[in-house]
Amino acid sequence: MKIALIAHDEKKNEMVNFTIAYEHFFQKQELYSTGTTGKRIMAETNLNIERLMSGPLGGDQQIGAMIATDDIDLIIFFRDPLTAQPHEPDVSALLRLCDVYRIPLATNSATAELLLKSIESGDFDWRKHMKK
Ligand SMILES: O=C(CO)COP(=O)(O)O
Repeated sequence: MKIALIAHDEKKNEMVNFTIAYEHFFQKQELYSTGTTGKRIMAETNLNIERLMSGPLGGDQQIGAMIATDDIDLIIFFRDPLTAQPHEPDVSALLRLCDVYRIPLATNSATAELLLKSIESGDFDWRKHMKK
């Protein structure tokens, strides 16, 4: 599965801890991230991630483009709802594209955990069938 991992600054520690906790799962996936999120995760796990630009410099838009070309299956995006982001339009555009293309999106660790457990039990195979 092609999975994008993104976290705003205040949520980066939580993302790192989440990827450590589920490293066994993420090792089996094809991972993408925005620049700084990926750098942090790779520094603290053994995961291999293809890093795009940093979010405020176009990384969110790059991941949005991957959604449009059917190159992302799932997004885990730990958003910070308490801090204004200079690139809020990019964030909104990314979330919008998830709905346009019906891409599963977790914006917090509780939802992300449920999605991962669901994938592990085979509930997400419908995406593979849709692509056939
Ligand atoms: O800003 C982000 C998402 O909107 C994340 O970008 P970084 O991973 O580069 O910090």
